[in-house]
Amino acid sequence: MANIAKLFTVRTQTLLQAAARQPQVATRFSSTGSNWEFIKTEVTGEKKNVAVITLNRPKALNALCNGLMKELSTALKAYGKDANISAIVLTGSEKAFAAGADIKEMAPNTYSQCIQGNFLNDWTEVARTQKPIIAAVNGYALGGGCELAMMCDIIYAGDKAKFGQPEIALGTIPGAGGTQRLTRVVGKSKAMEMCLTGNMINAQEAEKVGLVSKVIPADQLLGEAVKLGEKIGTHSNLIVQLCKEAVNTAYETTLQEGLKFERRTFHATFSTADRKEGMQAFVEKRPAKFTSE
Ligand SMILES: C=C(C)C(=O)SCCNC(=O)CCNC(=O)[C@H](O)C(C)(C)COP(=O)(O)OP(=O)(O)OC[C@H]1O[C@@H](n2cnc3c(N)ncnc32)[C@H](O)[C@@H]1OP(=O)(O)O
Repeated sequence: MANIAKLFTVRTQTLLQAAARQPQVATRFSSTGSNWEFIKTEVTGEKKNVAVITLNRPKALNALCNGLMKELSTALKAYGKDANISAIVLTGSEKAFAAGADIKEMAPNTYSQCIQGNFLNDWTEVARTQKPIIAAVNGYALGGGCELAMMCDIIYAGDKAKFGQPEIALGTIPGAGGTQRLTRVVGKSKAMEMCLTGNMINAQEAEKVGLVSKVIPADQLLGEAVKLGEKIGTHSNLIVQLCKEAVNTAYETTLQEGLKFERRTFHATFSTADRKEGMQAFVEKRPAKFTSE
C-alpha cells in the first residue's frame, strides 16, 4: 500500500508538472502542411481542438510497416504536447482500419533480430499517449490493427467493421497486446476462441462483447468520433488526463490498489484551479471556463 501511495505521489506530481509546462503554442500538423508518406493529419472540430490521424497506405490495407508506425508515433507525440488539442481520433479507410503488421516486411525477421531489436516495442507510443485517443474503425482491424485499436481509449466501429487476431494462421501469435488486452476486455473464452481460430467477429458482436462502445453507420463514423472528441474537449484537459490515467490503472493493478490510486487522484483534483472553477460554475449556474491549471 505504501508503494502505491508513493507511486501515486510521484506520478501525479509528474503529470501536474508536465501539464503546467505544456507550451501554449506547439507544432500543429494539418492535412496540407506535412510530408507524411503513410498517414494524413488534420485538426478539426468547431474549436479546432480534435486531431484526426488517418492511416493512409491503401495499397496494403494500411498494413503497419515500420515507416507507418514511426510517423504515427511522431504525430502522436506532437499532438500530445500541443496544448490546443483535447482529443485525438485515429482512423483508417472504409475498407481497412489496418490489416495488421506488415507481413511482407516482417517475414525475413529472425529470432535474434526480434529479440535484439525488441520487435514491436516501439508501437507502445499509442498506449503511452496521455490525451484521450479514439479509434474510429471501418473495415478490417486485424492482428496488429486490432491491437492498435485496443491501445486506444475508446473504440467506435463502423457497421461493416471486422475485428480479429489471425496471427495463428501465419504460424505466430499476437505480439502487441492481442492475447492480453483482448482477454481483459472480452474475457478468456472469447479471446481464446479468436486467438486460436483466427476467426473474425463483426462490429455488432464486438459491441456485444464490449470490445467497442458504439456501432455507427460507416459513413457517419468519423463525424461521430470527432463529436466524441469535441465533447471530451469541453472539459478540463488536465482533469481528463488524470481521469484517463485512473481508468487505465484498473487494468494494471489490483482492485484495492486501483481504488487507492483513484481516491488519491480524486483528492489531487482539489489542488487544481479547474476543480474550483468547475464547482463554482455549477453554483453560479454558468458554463465552466477551464484553463488546465
Ligand atoms: C502483429 C502481428 C504479428 C500481425 O499483425 S500479423 C498480421 C495479421 N493480419 C493478417 O494476417 C491479415 C492479412 N490480410 C488478409 O488476410 C487479407 O488481406 C484481408 C484483410 C482478409 C483482405 O483480403 P482482400 O480483400 O482479398 O485483399 P488482399 O488482396 O489480400 O490485400 C490487398 C493488398 O494488401 C496486402 N496486405 C493485406 N494485409 C497485409 C499485411 N498484413 N501485410 C502486408 N500486406 C498486406 C496484400 O498483400 C495485397 O497486396 P498485393 O495487392 O500487393 O498483393
